[in-house]
Amino acid sequence: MNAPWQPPAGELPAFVSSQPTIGILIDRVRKVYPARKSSAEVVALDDISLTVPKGSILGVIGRSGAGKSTLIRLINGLDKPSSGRVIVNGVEITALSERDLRTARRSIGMVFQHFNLLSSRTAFGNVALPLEIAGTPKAEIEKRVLPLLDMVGLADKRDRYPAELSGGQKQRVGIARALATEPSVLLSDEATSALDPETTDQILELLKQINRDLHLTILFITHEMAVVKALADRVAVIEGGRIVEDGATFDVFATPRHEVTRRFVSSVTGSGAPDWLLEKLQPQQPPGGQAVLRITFKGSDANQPLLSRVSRDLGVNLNILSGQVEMIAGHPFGTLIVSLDAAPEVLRQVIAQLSAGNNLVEQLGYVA
Ligand SMILES: Nc1ncnc2c1ncn2[C@@H]1O[C@H](COP(=O)(O)OP(=O)(O)OP(=O)(O)O)[C@@H](O)[C@H]1O
Repeated sequence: MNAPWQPPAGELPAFVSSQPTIGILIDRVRKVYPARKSSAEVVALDDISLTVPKGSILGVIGRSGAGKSTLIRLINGLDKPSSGRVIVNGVEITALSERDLRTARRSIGMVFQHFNLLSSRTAFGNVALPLEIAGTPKAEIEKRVLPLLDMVGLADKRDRYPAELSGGQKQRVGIARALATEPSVLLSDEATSALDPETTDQILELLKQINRDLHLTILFITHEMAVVKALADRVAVIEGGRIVEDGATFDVFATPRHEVTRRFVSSVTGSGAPDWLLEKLQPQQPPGGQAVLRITFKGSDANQPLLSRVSRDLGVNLNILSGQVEMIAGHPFGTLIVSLDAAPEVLRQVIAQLSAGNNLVEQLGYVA
């Protein structure tokens, strides 16, 4: 996959504002919260640059306090950066007056973790609210809201109040409301964090369908790599207010470079060694000990019978200790941890053969 277009270093040229292929451009954004009496200043975002191509889905993942919510608030104009610019579909959000911001926000839909529905309004009333605020005529509101409720699978719940809906149904109302003003960009703030795993999958599927059908640009923030895996075309990892790694989702999963990314990735791919193995691992070979290797298969190689070939060619027994194969961004991705008893020279040959193609082989240590 090609790298997304990046603005050249230095001053942002005027043509950027009219780049037709960019949904969201975050250009060297910094956000500093000033010191208070009892607390020092906080650099919440430190020189962040990101590009989200139109119609694509970017996942921003980070631990608590990394700066995710701050980033979302700067994109929808609820807060201003200390420096840098945010451009959404050619409009420089960071340069707008309050009045113009209110209009610009209609092109930016927001989905929240806790749904933020009005309890006194029905599903219909909640979805209609942004249109009422925008002054849309009543007949037009009805014409827009009903297809949206239909799209999110809630046509039969139009007269239900939030208290009568499940968490997943409330989030569906939240998504329909976010789409009411026909935005070109959707921002999602931990949209599935309050939902159970099955409902999470359904909501992620709905967001994917909306992205496909409406060609909507989506930027979501999360602290869960499973959500990134299911939804994102590209991922940016944020830590301490900085983007420490970004790239196509498969590439970041297959070759995580930063320690924080590795931890996120191993939480969902099983590429981390199981606890029982970590407890037994030793850096030096004990008498009669076996070497432990982790093999990461990427792309089509994940399906090849590589282990039996190596075992046959080099006359070694490979014991599988843990592993799994799954699909990430449409590509097979597998991790296997094996142990083997082999002389150093044979071990070198095993590693060389297993590393053929696009595989990554790491020696984790030894077990007795
Ligand atoms: N209004 C504020 N005033 C001062 N500091 C703030 C303010 N809002 C956020 N911060 C600080 O900025 C940093 C980033 O916070 P932010 O809420 O963006 O993180 P986050 O990644 O969204 O975390 P979480 O996942 O816990 O919501 C934190 O150190 C936080 O304490």
